[in-house]
Amino acid sequence: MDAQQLIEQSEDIFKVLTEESTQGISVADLDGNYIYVNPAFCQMMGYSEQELLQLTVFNMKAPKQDHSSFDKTKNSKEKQAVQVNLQRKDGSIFPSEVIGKKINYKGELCVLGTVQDISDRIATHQALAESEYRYHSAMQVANDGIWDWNIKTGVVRFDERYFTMAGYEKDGFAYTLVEWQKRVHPDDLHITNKAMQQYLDGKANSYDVEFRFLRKDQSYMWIRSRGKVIERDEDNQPKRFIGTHSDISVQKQHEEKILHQAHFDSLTYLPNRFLSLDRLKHSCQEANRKNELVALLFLDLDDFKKINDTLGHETGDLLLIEAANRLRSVVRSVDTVGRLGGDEFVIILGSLSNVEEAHPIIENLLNQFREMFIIRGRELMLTASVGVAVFPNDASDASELLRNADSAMYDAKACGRNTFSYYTAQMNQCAQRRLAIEEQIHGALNRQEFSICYQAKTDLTSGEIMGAEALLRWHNPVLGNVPPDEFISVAEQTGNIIQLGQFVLKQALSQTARWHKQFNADFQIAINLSPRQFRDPMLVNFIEDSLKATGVAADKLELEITEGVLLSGHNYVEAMLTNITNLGVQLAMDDFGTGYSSLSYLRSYPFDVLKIDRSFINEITNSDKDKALINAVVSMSHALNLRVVAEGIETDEQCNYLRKLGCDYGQGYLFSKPITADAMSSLLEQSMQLAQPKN
Ligand SMILES: Nc1nc2c(ncn2[C@@H]2O[C@@H]3COP(=O)(O)O[C@H]4[C@@H](O)[C@H](n5cnc6c(=O)[nH]c(N)nc65)O[C@@H]4COP(=O)(O)O[C@H]3[C@H]2O)c(=O)[nH]1
Repeated sequence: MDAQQLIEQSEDIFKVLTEESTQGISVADLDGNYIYVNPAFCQMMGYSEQELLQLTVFNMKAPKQDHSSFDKTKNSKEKQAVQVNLQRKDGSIFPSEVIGKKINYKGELCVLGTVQDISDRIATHQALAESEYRYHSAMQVANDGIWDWNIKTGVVRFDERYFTMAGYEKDGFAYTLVEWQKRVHPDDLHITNKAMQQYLDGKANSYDVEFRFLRKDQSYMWIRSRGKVIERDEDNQPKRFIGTHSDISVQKQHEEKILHQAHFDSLTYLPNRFLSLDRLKHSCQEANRKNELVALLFLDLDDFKKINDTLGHETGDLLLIEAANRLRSVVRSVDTVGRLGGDEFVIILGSLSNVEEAHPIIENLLNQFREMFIIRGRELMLTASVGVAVFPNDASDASELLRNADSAMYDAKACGRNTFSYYTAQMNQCAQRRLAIEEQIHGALNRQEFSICYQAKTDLTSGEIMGAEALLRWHNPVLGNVPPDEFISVAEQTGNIIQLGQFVLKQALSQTARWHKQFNADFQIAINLSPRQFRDPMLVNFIEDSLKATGVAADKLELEITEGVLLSGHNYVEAMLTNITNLGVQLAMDDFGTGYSSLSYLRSYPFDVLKIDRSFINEITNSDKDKALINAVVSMSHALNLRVVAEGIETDEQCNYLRKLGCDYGQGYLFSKPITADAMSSLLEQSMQLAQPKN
């Protein structure tokens, strides 16, 4: 093959290769005039081959582009690569990478150019740069610090943010894992290391852990650390581990606050019912394991409700806070004092080897309540009743233990308050009976299980029956005869007392109307009113309507109330008492001597009668103290224009003493027990016959 043939052949090869190439290829003479362009270049620039062959490489460049590269290429043996913006025929501009090389083309020195549209590459770079920028901005805004740990070298790099968030300066900060670990709170280090190891070992899908981290000022901040292995070695072992530290202290504070609110009482800061019972459960489980005992003390403040009602809720709250502080001060550090709600507290004494160990703590506890409470400069006496039940002796689990300690507390209250009672199985029976009463009282009135008894009231001077007290009786097929001392408090609690009270009033007034016609028009009927009935806005209307319906004169009705009604201090009580007396109905203060026995009540409210409680009458002939007291009460009552009734007279001796003292009326087994209406009718008949002059 001669030289010409060789040239032609190489031209053919060049043409075939360039025609098929997807890259733009051109050949220009040393002045820049195109002498060859391939189809890809034509397409790239938007010109036809003929058009391009009329143009120069300089015509392809976008305005303001550097033209020196062409000269550099033609003067150099090396290929030259430049990035330059080219302009298509339609005026649009695109970035390109042009590689120029001086070549021999068809016997002449020319410049071969390969052109590549790099719009996509540039766009990708830009997107990457933008995303990095966004990432860094986000990190800064998010307050996150970045760490980058080379597991192989052990070096950890931290970004600027990492230092500032914990108050450190970059200098003097050791860039190792060990140094980082020194700053993790000792209590959190184990879980942090474990989370990291599990992730690196492939046992966990992600590394995400929260821990406390030491700030430069020695306080701890809460950190959430998340990370990802981004590089592995040939053995697929983690090589580079990067992640972020986020400051979650504020979030943690909120979480802790919410958690605290869910577990602690907001007034006294003691564990609430939920947490107390949870701790009790754990104490019982531990006692089971260790063969130990747990004593549960159920404490209820005596008469707290009265104090709350009389002195206001704010004083009540301060009193509860002070009571809680006193309770805290007597227990051991391992014990729990919790508030179940209202004025009920529990004290969990765990790890006891015998019951006696609880005794000094209980004594101490009650002693705390023997000292006056000083609230807003006012001295208040507050006592407590404590029920004690022991696990596992008295109960097989925490909830039974709580129930039994509660029953024991009721017993302590019944024993005169300010004392404690250990749980006995019998108490459980009492609690069960109370439950049964609650169950049975529902609907009992409709089932006609209630009736009324009457106990005569005698004029101590004339010996005549001047009236009677109506006393409610309940016979239930399941429970038998239930005494009022048992069911009245339940009826008060359940609200049944409203209907029961109306029943007594109606029945007793109808019966009185009959006795008025039959025997004595002056006969007076006394009826008990419970505190709860005063909350019934219809009470006064009901009394008025019942008097009208039966025709009984208002002054023949006497309503007996206890101090409990007055202690609440509510305005509506005073208004109601005034309305009742405005009807002409008589008011009696019942059970005088058992509660506060406040004389001021007798002056402030429109009472007509005072009833001395039978507990004083019992001892009247033996105790000089009781004698002196009754003496004073009778004189004082007369001075206040009140008539006096002595309750529970059982002996002639008591009766004679009271008569001599000038006590007006008497009531008690000596004269008559509470009896049915029919029996009362017979008694009245007898009494009338006795009073009639014998012929
Ligand atoms: N040991 C002894 N006891 C005597 C003697 N004389 C009377 N009693 C008892 O003393 C209680 C007097 O009634 P209370 O102080 O009003 O005390 C009453 C009253 O507070 C309440 N109660 C009874 N009936 C009603 C009622 O209809 N409504 C309301 N709200 N309470 C009632 O239940 C309490 C107890 O009533 P009862 O069991 O009927 O008990 C009665 C009566 O049976 C005596 O000489 N010796």
